[in-house]
Parts: sequence; C-alpha cells; structure tokens
Amino acid sequence: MSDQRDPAPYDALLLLSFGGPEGPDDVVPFLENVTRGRGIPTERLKEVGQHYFLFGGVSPINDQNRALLDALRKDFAQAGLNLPVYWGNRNWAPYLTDTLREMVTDGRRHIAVLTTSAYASYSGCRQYRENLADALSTLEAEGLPLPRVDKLRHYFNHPGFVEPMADGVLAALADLDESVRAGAHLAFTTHSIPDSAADSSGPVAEHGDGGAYVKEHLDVARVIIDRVREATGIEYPWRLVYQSRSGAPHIPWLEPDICEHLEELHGAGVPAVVMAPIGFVSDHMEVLYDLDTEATAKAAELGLPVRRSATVGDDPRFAAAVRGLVLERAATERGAIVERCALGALGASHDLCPIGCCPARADRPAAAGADSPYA
Ligand SMILES: CC1=C(CCC(=O)O)c2cc3nc(cc4[nH]c(cc5[nH]c(cc1n2)c(C)c5CCC(=O)O)c(CCC(=O)O)c4C)C(CCC(=O)O)=C3C
Ligand SMILES: [Fe+2]
Repeated sequence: MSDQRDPAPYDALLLLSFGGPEGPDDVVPFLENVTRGRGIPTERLKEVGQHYFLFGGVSPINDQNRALLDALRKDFAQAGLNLPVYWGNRNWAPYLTDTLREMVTDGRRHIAVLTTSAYASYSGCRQYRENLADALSTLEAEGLPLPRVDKLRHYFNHPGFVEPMADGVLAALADLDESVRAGAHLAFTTHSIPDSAADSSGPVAEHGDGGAYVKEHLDVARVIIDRVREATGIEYPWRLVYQSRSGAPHIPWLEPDICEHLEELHGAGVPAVVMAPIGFVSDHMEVLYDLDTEATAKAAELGLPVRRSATVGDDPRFAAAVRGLVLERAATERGAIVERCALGALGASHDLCPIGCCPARADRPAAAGADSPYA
C-alpha cells in the first residue's frame, strides 16, 4: 500500500480548462481564439456570441473553475496532501502558457494535469495536449527549463464524477410533479461532435468502430440508470442525445439534437423529461443556453414538463476523486501497483494516450502522450 499523501514525483497540479469571456468586450476576441483555423461558419459564431451577450458577456465557466480550485485546495489540505494547484485555460486568461511559465518560475518540474473534460475525443483530449505542446515550445524558445507534464486519465467513469450526477438525476426526478414522474424519460446529453471525430475518438485498438466518445457516454448513462432503478424501483426509458452542434450543415455530426428529441418524445405521449448533461463537468454556457434556455423554451412551447439535472461542478466527491487520480498516477509513476477505481463496463481509462489516439485534422505535436516530442 502506498502512502496516501505522497504526490511524488509530482510537485504541482494544473487545472487546465477551456476559458471563457468575463465581460462584453471579451466575447469576440474569445470566439476568435476558439475558432482560429476551425472553419466554423460566421453565422454560427454570431449566434454563439449572442448566447454570451444574453448573459452579460460573461461565461459561467471561470467562476466554476475558481470554485473547483477552492474545492481542490480544501480537499488536499484536509487530506494532508501538500501539492500546489494552478489554473490555466486554452482560450482565455489565465492562459495556459502564462500559467506554465509561472509554474516553472516557481520551480515546478513535474506537473500532473487535470482537464475539465471527462471523455475521450479530439476536442476533449488531444486538443488540450496540442495546447500543452504549444505552451512547452514557447517556454523552450524563452530558454526556460521544461517541466514534464502528465495528463491524468479520463475520469468519465470515476465514482466521484458519476455518483454526484446520479444524485442530480434523482433530485430532478423528485422535482417533477408526481402525476408525471413515473412516466418520465431521461435524456442524457453531451456535446455533439462530427461523426468523423466520434468514429476516431480514443484508442481505436480498444474501441474499434464508432470510437470511444459515444461508448463512454453510454456506459455512464447505464450506470446512472442502474443507480436510479436501485433508488426508485423504476427502470426509466432513456436515450443519449446531443446538443451544441456547430459546423456546416452538410457535415454529419452526432444526432439527434435534444430539441428534436423533446419533440419526438412529446409526439409519442411521454409526459415529462429529465435532461442530464453528463458530457459537461460544470454548468458551461452550453448547459445554460442550449439546455436551460433553448431546450427549456422548446419544452414550454410543447407543454412538456422538463427538469435539468445538476452537473458535478465543485462537488466535494469530485475534488476527492481528483486527489485520488493524482495519487494513483503518482504511485504508478513510482512503479507501484495501484487500484484504479471505475464504474461501468469499460474499466479505468489509459494513463498515456497511445499513438493515433483521437487523430487531429492536421499534423500537430501533442504533449503528454506516447507521441509527445517532449519527455
Ligand atoms: C466535445 C466538446 C467539449 C467538451 C470537452 C471540453 O470541455 O473541452 C466542448 C467544450 C466547450 N466548448 C466551449 C465553447 C465553444 N466550443 C466551440 C466549438 C466546438 N466545440 C466542440 C466540441 C466540444 N466543446 C466542437 C467539435 C466545436 C466545433 C469547432 C471545433 O471543431 O473545434 C465554440 C465555437 C462556436 C460554436 O461552434 O459553438 C465555442 C464558443 C466551452 C466554453 C463554454 C463556456 O463558455 O461556458 C466548452 C467548455
Ligand atoms: Fe466546444
């Protein structure tokens, strides 16, 4: 049994997130950062800009990350784990490169990285690894010592991620009127991605046709359905559906969209729906706009009662799970054999993305994987 407080070889944890605007003037430059070289239609960008302006130009994601940082620091302190926690983003301040520079200047040399993205996919994994490689190359050009960065495994099936979501679904069901509750459907939602990105997601050797992204979400949905059945005695009908599609209409993305799904359920006489955004770690703009605003308005128009279940956010069980992931990886790096907890059928995800995992459209270096040009 390894020491439950020994983070060696790690000397810091980096919380790596997406970033978001903090006021109206930030919205357009933020969207430019996000979409550089991605070929998203201008119409879609204007529309997404409007979603942000509707909320005063402020993305909820930054305060959610600040809350998660507090939760992590509190959890580490209570557990006697002495490991400083930093925060950097891909698309807005505090920028990843600036945070990594600060970490190196503070003497950090072996960094564990937690991304606010739980599942495998280009957008949820390799793109973060590409940004890590870009940041390392900037530090290298500045003549700074390079830290080693290790990305923690995907935690979609970690109990500290799934259990708070299962509780959230139970709470949302309990909030429905009794007259419709027993007939309700559960709609698990996640970010739509291009079919091509879904098919090539994760290590293909492990997941084969269809890729890891959809399989991982289905596995989480089944665990939650089981928990809900244990708690209520009801096996609720469910489906995995998608939201937040962008990209040109002629390119196939994962479907159906949540709004279409609500229409279909309503047409079939379903009396109520719980929308469970299992693809999101906190209440991102996609949750606040695409579900709480758009899909909720669609449901109101149909006269269909809906509830949206909570995301994990800064739940103390999630903070404890992050501590577990750091200690698990630290022990692995020290050569110890460790228990890797995971719910569902897929088992714990890999530590190191193998070559060809979530291939990109362009040949770009990515750090923290088997194909990393860095140590
Ligand atoms: C899988 C996935 C996650 C989950 C993994 C993770 O969390 O990283 C995620 C997260 C997020 N996506 C976010 C915002 C945006 N994503 C966009 C565009 C895109 N996302 C994609 C996928 C994903 N995105 C894809 C395939 C595109 C098309 C362009 C491309 O191929 O790259 C665009 C451009 C406009 C639009 O098209 O919507 C914006 C503004 C925010 C911040 C929200 C906030 O402010 O709270 C967060 C957390
Ligand atoms: Fe996105």
